[in-house]
Amino acid sequence: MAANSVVSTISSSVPRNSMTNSILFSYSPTKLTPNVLRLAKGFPSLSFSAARKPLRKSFRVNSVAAPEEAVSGFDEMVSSTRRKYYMLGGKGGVGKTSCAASLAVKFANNGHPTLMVSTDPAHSLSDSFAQDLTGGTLVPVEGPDYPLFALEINPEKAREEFRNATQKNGGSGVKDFMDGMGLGMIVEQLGELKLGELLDTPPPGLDEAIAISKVMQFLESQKYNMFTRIVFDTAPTGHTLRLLSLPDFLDASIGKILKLRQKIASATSAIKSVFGQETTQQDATDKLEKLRERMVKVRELFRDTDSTEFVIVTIPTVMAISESSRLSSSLKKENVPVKKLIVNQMLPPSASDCKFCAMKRKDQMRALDMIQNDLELSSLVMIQAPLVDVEIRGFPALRFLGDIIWK
Ligand SMILES: Nc1ncnc2c1ncn2[C@@H]1O[C@H](COP(=O)(O)OP(=O)(O)OP(=O)(O)O)[C@@H](O)[C@H]1O
Repeated sequence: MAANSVVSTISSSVPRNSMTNSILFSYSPTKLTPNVLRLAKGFPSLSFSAARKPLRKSFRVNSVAAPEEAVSGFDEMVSSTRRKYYMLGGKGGVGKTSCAASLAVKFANNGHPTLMVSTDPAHSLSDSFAQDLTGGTLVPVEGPDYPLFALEINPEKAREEFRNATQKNGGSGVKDFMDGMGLGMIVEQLGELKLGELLDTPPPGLDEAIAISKVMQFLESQKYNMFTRIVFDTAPTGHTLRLLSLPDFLDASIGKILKLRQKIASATSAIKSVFGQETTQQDATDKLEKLRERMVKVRELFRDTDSTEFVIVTIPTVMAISESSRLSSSLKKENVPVKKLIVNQMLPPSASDCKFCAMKRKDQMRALDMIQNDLELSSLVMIQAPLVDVEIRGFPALRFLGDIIWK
């Protein structure tokens, strides 16, 4: 079958699936050459069905999708069996959770045991999947073909846990201990024991930094080995940015504390052994050292092009696009790999626009122009996701959205 005949067949009228407002086109894979497939996949509004049946495959032509829709390269995203991390970020309320959850569902339906992580204090993951996913542990998500688990980390709780661990035996605990020994002066002189202070008045983003490091801690355990795709529904733009620069800062703080510990260790070892505190102090040092290592891993992970991709989600408004442009620029500065931009909530094509829709559409077209002319955003692969007329909630809705976005 020639490539253009596939396209013309797809273009001609075929049955419409009323549930999904999409057109299904079935074909026998044996008749399709790689060229035909490539051409068909590049065809506007055409997507490759998630169903991977051996003898029959189907194309889905989404009538709701915008005509200039770009291809997100899902085949590339799904192909490697190596573990990959996807982080979705953007301004509040643009649809990060929906897009992230739809990606996680799509991975799980395409053979990848997937973990969906949220460190967002608002925790919309449970709402998105219409399932209680709270509790800070792995919860299985019902629906997909392959395992999909969710993990909601409460950032404030994570900070409290860390605070308890460091304050009891380390952090300002060191100072208390040294004070108790009449050696507080040494600590004062060596100075810079800022962790307690840091945790009392945390700078914005610290909670997320600790929450992500907690996720890393989980990921180190054997129970998590099965996951080949990890999808993060990240915090809103400002927080994400701060979080990206924080590991350096925290690494430095913890590094200082560890150095300080080494310096005071010799001065206090005799006293410590008398009071039997040697082990406790060692435990605290180990904990701090582990946290520092994890922070370094988080920072490296965010910057590793081979394993990580940051996807920016936006909506077609001037404000959201301006913010996305700033986000893209700061991600680049941090060497965070970002290739794709999802423009969510595009009005679907319509033959009969009301005045309101016509105005809105004009605005959205202007916003798309703005992206095309933006130095930061124009180089990204743009994926237009339509505003759908149902709430994106629960597994079937997420699968539906995923099949539109991730092609
Ligand atoms: N393409 C879409 N079509 C229709 N509704 C959508 C679409 N994308 C998102 N929504 C809806 O918009 C609302 C906000 O979406 P979502 O929670 O995914 O955004 P968010 O960016 O994660 O928000 P927050 O920053 O508050 O966590 C939800 O009610 C969701 O169902």
